[in-house]
Amino acid sequence: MDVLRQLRGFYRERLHYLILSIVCLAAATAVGLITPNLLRKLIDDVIVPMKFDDVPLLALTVLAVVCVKASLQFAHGFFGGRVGNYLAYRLRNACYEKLQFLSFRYYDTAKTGDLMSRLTGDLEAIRLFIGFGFAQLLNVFFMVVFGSIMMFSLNWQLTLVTLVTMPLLAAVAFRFESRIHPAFQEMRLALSALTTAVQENVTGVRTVKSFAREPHEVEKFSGRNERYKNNQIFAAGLWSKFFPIMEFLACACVAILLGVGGTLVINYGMTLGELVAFFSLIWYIIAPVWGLGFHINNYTQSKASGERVLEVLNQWIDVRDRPGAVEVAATEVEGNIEFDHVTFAYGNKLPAVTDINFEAKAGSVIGFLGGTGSGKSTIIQLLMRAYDVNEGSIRLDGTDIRELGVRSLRSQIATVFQETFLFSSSIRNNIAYGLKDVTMEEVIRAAKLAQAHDFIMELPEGYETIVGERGMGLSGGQKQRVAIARALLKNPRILILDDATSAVDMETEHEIQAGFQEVMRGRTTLIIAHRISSLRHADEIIVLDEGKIAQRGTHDQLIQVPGPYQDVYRIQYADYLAKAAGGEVQ
Ligand SMILES: Nc1ncnc2c1ncn2[C@@H]1O[C@H](COP(=O)(O)OP(=O)(O)OP(=O)(O)O)[C@@H](O)[C@H]1O
Repeated sequence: MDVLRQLRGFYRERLHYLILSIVCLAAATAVGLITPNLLRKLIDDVIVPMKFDDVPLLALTVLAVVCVKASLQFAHGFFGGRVGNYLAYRLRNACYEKLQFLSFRYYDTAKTGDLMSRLTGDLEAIRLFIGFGFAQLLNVFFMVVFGSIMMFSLNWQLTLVTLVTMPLLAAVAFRFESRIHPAFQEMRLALSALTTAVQENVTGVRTVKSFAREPHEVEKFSGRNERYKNNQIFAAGLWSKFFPIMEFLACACVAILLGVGGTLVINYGMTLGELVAFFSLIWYIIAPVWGLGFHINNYTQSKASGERVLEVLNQWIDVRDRPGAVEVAATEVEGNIEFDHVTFAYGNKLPAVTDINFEAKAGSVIGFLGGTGSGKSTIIQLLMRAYDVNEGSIRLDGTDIRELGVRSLRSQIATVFQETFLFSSSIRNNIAYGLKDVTMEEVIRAAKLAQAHDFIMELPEGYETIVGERGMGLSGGQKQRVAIARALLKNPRILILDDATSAVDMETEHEIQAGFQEVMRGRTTLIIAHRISSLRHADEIIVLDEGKIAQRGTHDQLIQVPGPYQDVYRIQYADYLAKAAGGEVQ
């Protein structure tokens, strides 16, 4: 019930609908009890004494009862649907909003397929339970209580004899539920694994095809599919045993009723009408007890679904604004960055960066060079507060970035990543992503600086061409140029280029950099690159090795001293150096 209590906040405004839905269902159940009484009346007061004049009145009463019951059931469905959908709507929005604010740490381990199934399947289970299942579960209670009271009032001895198999029915229903519930949980996990396989396969289709791994992928999917199928078969087996057992016990109950009740009628212990009313009432009790397993199972399933959804909603956001966080405006930021003895480790792993010290003065360019996994991207992530440092501090214009509002800090920074993500929208919207009131002239200017304008104009619909998932594909270099245009349009105080020009050829890189020179004047730029040509003009180049600063200095200083920078330089400029040695280069 704790889950339901936590979910209550999401439907509190529509609580009256939930109450109305329950009241209407309970009223429909109560009204339904009139029918067995009318049957009794028909037999005892009309048919047996042969007073057929009362038939039209009785028939009209039955019609009225049926109409009232149907109206109440309609109202139950109407109000239940309202509250269920309202809750699902609010939960969906809340989950999506939460996903926007969850920290990078969460996404490091999150699985897309699993998140999708929480936002779809689990939410649907909650919607159905709050909208209908909850009222139905309460209704089981109402039916059993109302029906028993009615039966006791007719003949308490017969009631006790007839209901003797009821505890057995309830026990079977509970036992069934205790076995089907884990099966359902397992089924949900299996379905989640299945969705993840499909999602990963579609996203990584290029990798799969380039490695000719289609048979392996088919086999992997088939394994998960089999797990899901086996779960379904197991659950179906349980269901197939459940129904005959329940039917047998219910029929035993009816047989006892007919045997004992029939004897009582013969011996004038009760009237025929009472026996018929009893017969109709017994189903009034058997049906809900029969469905008890289903309703409880529905409850436990939606409880499990509720837990999974709440797990997302209650997820701790480790990078968040501190109380009194300072909101910085772009006009106030100069762009002085200081890393002061910064050490950081991902989770329990060894530190990714250790004791990093550097200062990037406003408007300067700092380059980072280092082998794979040497910690270059981690430094950038820390500056963006994707994670908070473990030791030391990072300052922007003298203020520790943990004292700044996360959004206002990030809005001062534009990053061009190694891998570019384009939304399924027009090129124009992709360049202007996250910015309001941007004119077409500004978009074109940014695209021109990023050397993207020409290829965009060659596309079928120019800037209005749809790219991304449902649009046309762009080459890696073209995507990167769109991303660079996006960053330039943002006009940030701090620009980060995380291997941003790795996918373009040397010539385009040169052209893009020429564009950068102009736009980045007066802004602090951090460049991560594997090519020396990308960062040779930096004011300071920091060479990283296994998360530590191995060398630092300007290009001219670093090529003079033996060390990793000189090694990389020699490899990348081998032709140039050979020509220089041969006297071809002046
Ligand atoms: N999200 C993460 N979770 C756990 N460990 C990570 C994560 N990101 C990076 N690491 C680890 O941190 C270390 C530094 O990685 P980082 O990405 O900063 O290197 P890099 O120098 O940018 O490498 P590359 O040039 O290949 O991009 C590596 O050992 C890497 O495995």
